[in-house]
Order: sequence, then C-alpha cells, then structure tokens
Amino acid sequence: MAELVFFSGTMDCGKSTLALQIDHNQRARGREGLIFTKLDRAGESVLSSRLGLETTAVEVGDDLDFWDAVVEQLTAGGRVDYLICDEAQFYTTRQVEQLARVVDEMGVEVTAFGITADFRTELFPGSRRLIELADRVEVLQVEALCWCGRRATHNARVVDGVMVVEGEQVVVGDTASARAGVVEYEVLCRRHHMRRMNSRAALAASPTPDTLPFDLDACPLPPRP
Ligand SMILES: Nc1ncnc2c1ncn2[C@@H]1O[C@H](COP(=O)(O)OP(=O)(O)O)[C@@H](O)[C@H]1O
Ligand SMILES: Cc1cn([C@H]2C[C@H](O)[C@@H](COP(=O)(O)O)O2)c(=O)[nH]c1=O
Repeated sequence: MAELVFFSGTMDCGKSTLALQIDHNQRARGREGLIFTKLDRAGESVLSSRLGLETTAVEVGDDLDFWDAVVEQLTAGGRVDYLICDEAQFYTTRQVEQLARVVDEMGVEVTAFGITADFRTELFPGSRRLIELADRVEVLQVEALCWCGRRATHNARVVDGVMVVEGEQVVVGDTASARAGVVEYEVLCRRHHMRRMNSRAALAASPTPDTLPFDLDACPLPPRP
C-alpha cells in the first residue's frame, strides 16, 4: 500500500543524499518516478547533496499542483510509481494535502524530505502539515552533531559569526559560509540553541582557544532581549 513518508531533521543530516539514493534504488528496479525540489542551494530545478551528487528536479513554485503534475505525466503516456519531494518544508499546506491525495487516490508512493523547524525553532508550514498528515515521520539514522558532541536537533542562523533569532523565515543558505554578511546556518543541540551558543560563541567563552566549554555551567546564558 502506498504511503506518505516524511524524512525530517536538521540541516545537514543527509536528507537530500537519501532522496537521491531512494530514487536510484527505485530506478534500478525499473520503477519510474518524479523528483521535486524547491529553493535548493545549488539553484533552480536541481536536487543536490553535500556529498557531491545531484540530479535535475521539477522546481516547486507556489502554483504547482502535485495532483495535476501526476495526471499530466500519466496522460502523456508516462508511468508514475513514486514521487521524491525534497525541501518540503517550503511547500504550501495545500501542496502537502495534494501529496496525501496522490497517495490515497492514485496509489503513488510519496517520500518527502525537509527540515522540521526554522532558526527560531518554529515549524515550517510544509513540515507542520506533513507531520499532521504523513503515514510515517522518520528521523534519519546519521546524526548531525552540535559542536559539543551531542546530537544536533535544532538549526541556528548565524550572521558574521553571531547567532540571530530574528528575521525572515526563509533565507536559502548553507551550513558553512566564509563570506562576511552572508547568512549561514549551524546545527546545535537544544541546550546550546536555547543558550544561543554557537561554536564561535563557545570558542570565545572557552578559557583557551583550544578548549571548548563542554561543562554546561561554563556556558553563560545570553542576556534576555
Ligand atoms: N566530505 C564528506 N565526506 C563524507 N560525508 C560527507 C562529506 N560532506 C558531507 N558529508 C555527509 O553529507 C551529509 C549532508 O548530506 P545532505 O544530503 O547534503 O544533507 P541535508 O539534505 O540533510 O542537508 C552530512 O551529514 C555528512 O554525513
Ligand atoms: C533553518 C532554516 C533554514 N533555511 C534554509 C537554508 C537551506 O537553504 C534550507 C535547508 O536545506 P538543507 O538541505 O536541509 O540543508 O533551508 C531557511 O530558509 N530558514 C531557516 O530558518
């Protein structure tokens, strides 16, 4: 029976890599599918992994209708066994509802991938609807790590080395950028996200440049805004 599955987690935990692997394995067995993405860092209509692999994909604009996209493919004589949907946090709630309908009424397997929450720890609309509707929500096996060694569970936005907690929900970016003024992201454990202690702040607070404060008491709480 077809399912709507949501692979969810922080940035940099291997979601796009898994999306490419699932597509590869399906194709290797003669199954045919459609690949979708939205606002991938590598550019329009590309699904890219930090491991260096990428593939072309359909760019999901706000007016794309998944039901219509599948019908169009079938009408043109194509087959659609599955959909791979990356960066699904950016999809609209209506689009996630269309995905559920594609599963239930067309029997097409839909696997979606996306970050759960934004830099303020608030759910993205697409992720919220996927959590509400998915048959299964899966956490990836590969652990992205906080600088302290704990499993990373949250995404921090960093500008010029400083963690920020205000701004637009959507700003495309990567987990490391050397360019000044450019938004970058760092994955953190909850403790360090709540303390607003990214790796740069931890380094500044450590007694020597080589020692990060693994002792939580050594991490000062930032002043309340
Ligand atoms: N040079 C590398 N060698 C081995 N693994 C790497 C390398 N660079 C990135 N990775 C792996 O790729 C993962 C990120 O994969 P990606 O699919 O781009 O993540 P996501 O889509 O979740 O943001 C990292 O967690 C790490 O395991
Ligand atoms: C936390 C957060 C992230 N984003 C953007 C940054 C990236 O372009 C994508 C996530 O991509 P990945 O393949 O999972 O690394 O989301 C954002 O726009 N807003 C945020 O708060």
